[in-house]
Amino acid sequence: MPCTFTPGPIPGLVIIQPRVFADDRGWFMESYKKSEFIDHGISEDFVQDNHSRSIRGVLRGLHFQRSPHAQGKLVRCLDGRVWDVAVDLRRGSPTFGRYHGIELSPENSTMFYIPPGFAHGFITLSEHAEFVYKCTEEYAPESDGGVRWDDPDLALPWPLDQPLVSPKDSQLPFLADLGKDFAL
Ligand SMILES: Cc1cn([C@H]2C[C@H](O)[C@@H](COP(=O)(O)OP(=O)(O)O[C@H]3O[C@@H](C)C(=O)[C@@H](O)[C@H]3O)O2)c(=O)[nH]c1=O
Repeated sequence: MPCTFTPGPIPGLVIIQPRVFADDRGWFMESYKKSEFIDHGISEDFVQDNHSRSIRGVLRGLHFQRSPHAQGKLVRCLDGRVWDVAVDLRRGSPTFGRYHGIELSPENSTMFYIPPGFAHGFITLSEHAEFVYKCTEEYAPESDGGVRWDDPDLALPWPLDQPLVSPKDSQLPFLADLGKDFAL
């Protein structure tokens, strides 16, 4: 079985450890195999692949798309190191507002599956980071949304101070501004 699938501490999150076959040439791994993911409860179709490069200190997030374009994401870091975080914003979830953070790098080969209904972000810990992810829905700017990275209610333990945040992300609302009935 090439990959190990470990449920995260919040239901729906999955930490995936591919089996890496190293030899004199380098290494090989399966980064996505549909049948195996389905066997482990990840049955959505992935319809878009994204790739970004960031410099040290760049923080992207916290982002989500609203229904009917809510995205599940299968994320990994191809170069450098990031701290990646998913925040549960699912309606009715007993773990609403809770987060799980994880370091991703080519050294640990770890992949992280984040289902629809979570906000997602990451910060670059190394000089550069190349970040790739598969999404279960296409980009739909009209459904784009997010929450401020430094939301006091979420109190995320970002591992770097004074991150570089885009103008768009620094104007995202706090969770409390979205109203008490807000959920994805
Ligand atoms: C996400 C996205 C952006 N774009 C465009 C819009 C904009 O002009 C430019 C940069 O977009 P952003 O600043 O939103 O890129 P970025 O901050 O990297 O956005 C990403 O952040 C991480 C944390 C996620 O979880 C992703 O789902 C996505 O929201 O790229 C697309 O054309 N397609 C896409 O799928």
